[in-house]
Amino acid sequence: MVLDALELVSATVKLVPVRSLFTGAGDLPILECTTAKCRALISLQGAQVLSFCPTGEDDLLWLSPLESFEPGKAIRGGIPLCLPWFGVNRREPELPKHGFTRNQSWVLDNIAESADGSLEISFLFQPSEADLHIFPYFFSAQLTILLGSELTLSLSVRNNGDETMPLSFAMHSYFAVSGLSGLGLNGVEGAEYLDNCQQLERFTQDEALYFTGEIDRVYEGLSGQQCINDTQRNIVISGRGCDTVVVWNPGEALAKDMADVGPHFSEYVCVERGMAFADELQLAPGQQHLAVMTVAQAR
Ligand SMILES: O=P(O)(O)OC[C@H]1O[C@H](O)[C@H](O)[C@@H](O)[C@@H]1O
Repeated sequence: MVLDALELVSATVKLVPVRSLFTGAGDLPILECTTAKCRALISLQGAQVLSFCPTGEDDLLWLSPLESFEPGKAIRGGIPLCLPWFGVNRREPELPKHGFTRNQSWVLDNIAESADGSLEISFLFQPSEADLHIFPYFFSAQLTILLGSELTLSLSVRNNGDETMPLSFAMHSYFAVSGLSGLGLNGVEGAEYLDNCQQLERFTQDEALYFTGEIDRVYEGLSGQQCINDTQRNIVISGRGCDTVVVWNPGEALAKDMADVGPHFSEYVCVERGMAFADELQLAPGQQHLAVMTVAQAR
């Protein structure tokens, strides 16, 4: 689909250079979507939602104010997709962290408006020759982004090859918060987790999670619903086909060494949904996996 600007019944979608939105930014193309229900920004690189504001509300997502938006570099914030593996590749640790689709352009496939004024935008990705060189599996991915008063991401991945394909992934959401002090995450109580700050040692989460320093925890097979309890609002994350929950904030000390985070570490928490570690999938030839995640504001 080739697009500069699209006027729908009650929505407008424009393709704009990112530098027209953020000063000092590079040259990536961004979709600016305005509907009666929300305003959203989506980068074609990575099919990455960068911003989602339900009408009259603050952004649910955090985007680094230090982000440079250079083509080929992962964008810090919004909802990057980690695909076709999450984190360090467990078979070949020297491969790029979080796979290779977040740094590449996806194809804008379709834009449609529903009768209720929601906007549905879909993107496609297929690996290049260079991608197949490091991950020799013919697959295709489709991401459909539903912009209503809530935000829903539907990610489907299909194995088009004739060999079983290992697949892990995450929808790596950065949620905007008013601060970390007293901020709680519910929906993880009683679950076991792998602590990525302690060589993936296994512990049990006795109560709600609080952000008292560096946090990097993997909850396998959890699914359900998580809720970030901020002072003025709650953010609710739910999904299906994305049973692994990863919770991450680098904390002050680690953030100092991250050029695109630095002093801004306390403005966000990542609550990611995907299938990773024990939830990693083995897609048979012709098999497809669908993951759906919804994020919504509640008071
Ligand atoms: O810096 P990135 O490659 O985007 O990764 C950012 C973070 O992603 C996930 O949350 C991992 O669990 C963390 O260990 C990692 O630091």
